[in-house]
Amino acid sequence: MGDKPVGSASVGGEDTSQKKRGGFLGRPPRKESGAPRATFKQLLPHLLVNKPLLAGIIAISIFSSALSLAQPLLVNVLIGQVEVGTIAAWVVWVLVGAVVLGAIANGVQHFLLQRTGESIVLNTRRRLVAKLLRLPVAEFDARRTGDLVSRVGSDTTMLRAVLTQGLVEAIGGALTFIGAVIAMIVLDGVLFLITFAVVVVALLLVVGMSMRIREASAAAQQKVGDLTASVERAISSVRTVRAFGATEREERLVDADAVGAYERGLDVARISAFIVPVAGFAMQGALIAVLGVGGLRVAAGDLSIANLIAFIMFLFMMIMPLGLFFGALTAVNTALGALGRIEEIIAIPEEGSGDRTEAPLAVLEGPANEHAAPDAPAVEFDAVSFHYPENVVRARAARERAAARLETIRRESSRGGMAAAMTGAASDPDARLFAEDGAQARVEAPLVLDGVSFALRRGERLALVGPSGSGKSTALALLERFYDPTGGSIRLGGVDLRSIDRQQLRAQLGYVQQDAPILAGSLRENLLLGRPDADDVACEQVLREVNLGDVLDRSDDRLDTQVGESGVMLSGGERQRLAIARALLSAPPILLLDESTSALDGANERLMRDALDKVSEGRSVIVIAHRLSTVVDSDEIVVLEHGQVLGRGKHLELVDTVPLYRELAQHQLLLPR
Ligand SMILES: Nc1ncnc2c1ncn2[C@@H]1O[C@H](COP(=O)(O)OP(=O)(O)OP(=O)(O)O)[C@@H](O)[C@H]1O
Repeated sequence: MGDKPVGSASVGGEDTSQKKRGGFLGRPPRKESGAPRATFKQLLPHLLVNKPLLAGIIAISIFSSALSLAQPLLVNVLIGQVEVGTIAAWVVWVLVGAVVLGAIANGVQHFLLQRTGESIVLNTRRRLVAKLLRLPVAEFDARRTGDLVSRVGSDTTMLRAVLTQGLVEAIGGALTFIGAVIAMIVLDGVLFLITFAVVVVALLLVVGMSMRIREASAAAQQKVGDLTASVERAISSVRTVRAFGATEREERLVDADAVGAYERGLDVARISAFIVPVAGFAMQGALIAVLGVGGLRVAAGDLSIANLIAFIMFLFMMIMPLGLFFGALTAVNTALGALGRIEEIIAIPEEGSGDRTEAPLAVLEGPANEHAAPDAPAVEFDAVSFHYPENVVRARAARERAAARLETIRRESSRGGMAAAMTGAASDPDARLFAEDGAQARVEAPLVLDGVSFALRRGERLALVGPSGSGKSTALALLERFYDPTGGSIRLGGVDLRSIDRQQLRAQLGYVQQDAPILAGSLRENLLLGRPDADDVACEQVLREVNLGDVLDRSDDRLDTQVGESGVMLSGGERQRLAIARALLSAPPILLLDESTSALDGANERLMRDALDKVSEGRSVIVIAHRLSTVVDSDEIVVLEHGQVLGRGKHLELVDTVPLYRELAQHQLLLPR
């Protein structure tokens, strides 16, 4: 069936028509409360994902409505025949046939609706995941992972409810409603007017209330996002949480979010609790009116009993679709709240879609464009300045405030004031672990790199050193084009990064992040992430290159040796060398290595140095070094502080000329004090 992603055309790049239409198809309008909303027009393409099937379902629905409408007429005929004492068998058989066929049609329709609903969820999930995985890195820095996960997992399921909880049945029901109204007018116009007045009053009340459901359910979904984010955070740092004895505190923080989701869910329940009795009241009120007035009219001889019974059956048929309509209204409003959160992500331009390339894209073949500019350095930073975008800085600041708050809670609770501390955490907005939507205050985005210049010549090794926060990792992030410089330029093989296709650029770079993630699974699975088609010989060779031959020989499983969740079965040094091996397997001409900050023991440190020497052969390498011992013999060392270059040169030159470097060297026992 039609599993084609809805609107997939816009997934591949920025859809300018969306921008022009702004509030409607562009970034959905955002309420003050922070919960985004979608419009029905945005919902429609999701529902129409498989038009032929939907048309079939509607046809079945209309068919079963016609069957229902026929039933009172047949009953009317039957009563007429009973009154004169001659019952024709065909009337009974047709009536039974209509009831049985109606039941079968209902079953088929139910299954098809569920199936269509599931495929809507599938399509939306595909579209959302395709978008999520292509968002700029800045979006991940500014958002909570758990909240993004909940948009894929939970918000998408809300779209299914629109179909399965009444929209299509309401369309079929509309036919029943109109047919019943006409039949009732024909049977007794006076009785109809009385009944209709009761129903219209109830209808107006319900429509008014259901508008509020949209807002309430968007807020509820937002809370579910908060909850998922908290759970994700607690689970991903479970070791730290255990080590600090913080399980109960984390549990309470998650619980505060769970209670928030519960309370918003109750808001929705309160509104629907009003709608349900109103619908019941419409039914009962109309029935009482019909019985009272109808009884009088039968007594007066203005209405036959057969017609009164048929009228009452039609009354039920008129009101039943209203129930479906109310259900559909609630489901649509709930879905619009969820869709707003989905469309908020879909509307974000993908990484690279905002690029303006003045020069034609450079073709990089072989090691960093060696044919195009053989004399150009492999990498060149030219007066590069950079500050993080404001929303990223704000998110980071919120995270830091939350961390500080958690620390306070930890301290207070260890002094016995846990209850008081936790109450404060739940009610203080700062305790939101990552207030992406709430905190809109302006923040300063300081310069993280300020006029940084250096060059890595081909085949050489350059080290970036400097105190924590001096901007070393940021420099590598710019080289990977996770962000672009706000001033100056970076060149690869003489070509400005902004005129290189991102995929091509990244294929030239092997990037080993600080504390690079190791996946649960085998050595082989981890290595193949770098190059899926690598054979066992290549895998083993690259492991030996980074001095992991021991790990390989340790067990008969060899490449199938399991490394445990996040590589816990390996030492810190082994984990980092495995990450380097993974990067090397794709044979990148340039290796970027953000050395782990965690201390390595002497043996591991020596293995790391050897590995670095081996992998540097025939490669251009930039190493961020936290331990000078690993980089003293680099071709060039660049010393950074507060985003500025304090000095560049070889180890001994820097010891003489840069006091900060001398201090670092003394501190790390490379020099006598
Ligand atoms: N994603 C981010 N969002 C906002 N600010 C950031 C982000 N990443 C880093 N910073 C800030 O930029 C500055 C430089 O950080 P960076 O991580 O580049 O330093 P570093 O020298 O690599 O530090 P370390 O040695 O501790 O890894 C710091 O002030 C840091 O707070």
